[in-house]
Amino acid sequence: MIEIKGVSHRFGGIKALDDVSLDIGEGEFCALLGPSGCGKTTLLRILAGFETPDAGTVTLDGEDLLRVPPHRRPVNLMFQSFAIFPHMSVERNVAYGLERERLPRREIRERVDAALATVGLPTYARRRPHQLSGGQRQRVALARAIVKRPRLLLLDEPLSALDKQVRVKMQLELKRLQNEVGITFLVVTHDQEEAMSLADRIAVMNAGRIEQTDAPVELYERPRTAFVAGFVGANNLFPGPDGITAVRPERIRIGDGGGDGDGGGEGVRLTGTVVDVSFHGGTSHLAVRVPALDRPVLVAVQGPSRVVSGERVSLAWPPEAAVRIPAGIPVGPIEGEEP
Ligand SMILES: Nc1ncnc2c1ncn2[C@@H]1O[C@H](COP(=O)(O)OP(=O)(O)OP(=O)(O)O)[C@@H](O)[C@H]1O
Repeated sequence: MIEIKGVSHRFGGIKALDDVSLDIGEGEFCALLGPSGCGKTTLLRILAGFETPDAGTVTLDGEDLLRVPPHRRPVNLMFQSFAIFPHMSVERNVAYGLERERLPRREIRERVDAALATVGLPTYARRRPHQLSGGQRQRVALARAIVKRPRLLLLDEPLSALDKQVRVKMQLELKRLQNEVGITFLVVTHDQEEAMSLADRIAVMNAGRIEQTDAPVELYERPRTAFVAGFVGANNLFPGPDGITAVRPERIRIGDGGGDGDGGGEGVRLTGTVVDVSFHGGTSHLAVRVPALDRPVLVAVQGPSRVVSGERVSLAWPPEAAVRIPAGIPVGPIEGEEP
């Protein structure tokens, strides 16, 4: 449906987007995932028409979208700080865009009612925004976005203002809502868990470029660059002469320091000392210092850890747990690491 091809954009000396290409299918839930400043918002603003790229094309069903003025595009952008008018009731907030289009009163009424029902706020029509919780205000903003029936809905960090519990609940709702209304969604987030739980497909951005576009499981299991391997979920990255080997913390078996953590078979075996243990409810994370390596190996185990800091342990993983990332792919700094 939407085809973005070779889009580049500069702000003075900053290359905000560098040769970005992405196809989004009808009805798809797509996410742009990347660290702060990687160009996600700039790409959304280009799709919405608030910015014109220096190079590249964007088509909607084969037609040049860049020539269509913003207000004529079947595209709606919901901002990071979702602006709902504090002095208007919920229903007036939702009706606002339709009133500006001068639609018949009755149609407006029906569409507003339907939108409020879709977001689960049918009985809140008369309330003012200050009488709503953060999650409810978020739903009003969503109702306002879907009531105009865009083909493409762009959501910029839609859940970032909500606390964690509400956010997880709204993630489920957002998914259900997208299914129900059948609108194509493109959501921007810097939160990899959020992207994985929401999207059918994720485009991982780094320094103005898309490094990989894939389904969440593919990205997790087969990252193609070191950046993706480090950004999408925790990962151990072991540099080697012809590339990097990535091993997920949950694929590493831990045994006592007597060697043989995994009982025979092929694969890698190391011994080291536990330097940190943290409990996260369902899993525990361990950092194990291994003499030959310059940083601790991260290991995730189910439930509380049986080993404690200071213990010597053996680590092992089977060959299939190691994902090879070839050298030669330019990578940006990995989050949490000195560039
Ligand atoms: N209007 C502007 N003028 C100058 N530089 C800009 C402008 N807008 C964005 N930039 C720069 O372009 C780069 C990309 O910005 P963008 O807002 O697209 O990133 P982002 O990935 O959305 O970041 P965040 O997650 O922090 O919102 C950044 O380096 C930013 O400082």
